[in-house]
Amino acid sequence: MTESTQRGVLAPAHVQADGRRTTWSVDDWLARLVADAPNTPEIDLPIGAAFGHVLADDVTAAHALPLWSNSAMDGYAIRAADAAGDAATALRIIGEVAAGSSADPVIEAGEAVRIMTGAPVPSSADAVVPVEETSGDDRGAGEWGESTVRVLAPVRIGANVRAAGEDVGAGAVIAQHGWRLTAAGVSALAAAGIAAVRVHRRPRVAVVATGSELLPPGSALERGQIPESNSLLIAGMLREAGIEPVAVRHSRDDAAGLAQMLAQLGDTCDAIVTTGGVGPGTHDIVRIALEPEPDVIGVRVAMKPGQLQRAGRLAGGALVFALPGNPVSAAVSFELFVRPTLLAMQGAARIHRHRVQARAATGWRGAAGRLQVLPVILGEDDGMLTCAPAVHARRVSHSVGGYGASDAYAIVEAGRGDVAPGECVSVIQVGA
Ligand SMILES: Nc1nc2c(c(=O)[nH]1)N[C@H]1C(S)=C(S)[C@@H](COP(=O)(O)OP(=O)(O)OC[C@H]3O[C@@H](n4cnc5c(N)ncnc54)[C@H](O)[C@@H]3O)O[C@H]1N2
Ligand code: MOO
Repeated sequence: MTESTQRGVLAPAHVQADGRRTTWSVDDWLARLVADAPNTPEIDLPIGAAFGHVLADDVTAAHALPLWSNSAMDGYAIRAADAAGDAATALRIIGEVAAGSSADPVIEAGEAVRIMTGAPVPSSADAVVPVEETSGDDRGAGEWGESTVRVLAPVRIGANVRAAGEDVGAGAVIAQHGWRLTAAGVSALAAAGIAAVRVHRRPRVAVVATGSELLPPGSALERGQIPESNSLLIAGMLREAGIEPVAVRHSRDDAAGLAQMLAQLGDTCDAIVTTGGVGPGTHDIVRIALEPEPDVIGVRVAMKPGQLQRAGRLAGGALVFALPGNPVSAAVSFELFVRPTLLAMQGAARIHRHRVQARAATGWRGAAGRLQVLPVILGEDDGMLTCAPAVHARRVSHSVGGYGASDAYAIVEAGRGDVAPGECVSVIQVGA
């Protein structure tokens, strides 16, 4: 299949007159991946299971928040007119309303009702005075056994009363389709009376680390062998993106075996993320296994690290993201391409993290002509966010050890050149 017949975005600038591909920009490669990625199906979930999912529909509040006007303080519900003057006013206690009580005692002039935080304010009261701003009768304040109470200072109408609907009105749109439900989000929906929501199913994603040199962590290693760490990296990054991987595999350098593994995983997965084996080498079996796939293409992207990218749809329908094997290249590729695409598949309105400015604590060499994505460690200096390289800027792709301390990436636009100490750069925070 030629590129022009493939689905998705393909800017003509990427195809030379002889049909060969030139280097892709990060934005164009991501746009192509997103355009090729189908949405996951919509499902209904109880609100208790919806955390981390992306809403498929707008959600309107089933009732107002607060539901009814209620007290912001432990104290006394009164008629403000009874405590308008300067002199301490003595009011007769006629009852008590606690949170959960449905009582609505009628308060006449000169009367008060003991009330607790969150309890409905009696309809006949228009203010609450906190217990600290009163003195009780001879049974003593603080014991709540008093029969009269003195209000020590004037009280205005509405004081310490949370009005019905002042937070959210009944029927108001409280969450929009495309929002990924956070802890705050699910709690807001539950509070607004929502029992279930329509969301996009999370993508089913498998992880395959490739390479015959790789042994399980902790194995005795012979020369040439190293611990396999990318599967932990990618599985962890999936979890950080709210997706529990459905399978985590390792493939030795056997292209036919890998092709079979991909086909099998593709039967039950929406996407497969592989690492390693995309280079031009004789053992680069991911490239070899994917070569017969007409809808999977390999490109060079103008970024550092992670310039070798290969992705598309397997004949069986599943997406494959074949990331480079160098650990930091794989991580950066996941962050820039896989995570946003998986979010787009769930209908997420925002697929990019926010970029903020940080001051470079030390300078570093830029990546000529390529977008530099440098693992950094965030800090703070005099209230200003700072960042320091976690790895040597010219030795990024393999430096998995230093990368482990990073919690953000500095994003340095192609053409900016070196970053001097004290200059501001864009960073995306990825760690907690
Ligand atoms: N002739 C060329 N050689 C290379 C090129 C190139 O353009 N021409 N590109 C370089 C770049 S850039 C990258 S990135 C890598 C891409 O390599 P592969 O995807 O084929 O990765 P591997 O060779 O399989 O591995 C690279 C490196 O990473 C280690 N690795 C791989 N998987 C794991 C894992 N699961 N856990 C830990 N470490 C892993 C592997 O042992 C290698 O050291 O190609 C360059 N070469
Ligand atoms: O461009 Mo490769 O993905 O860095 O090491």
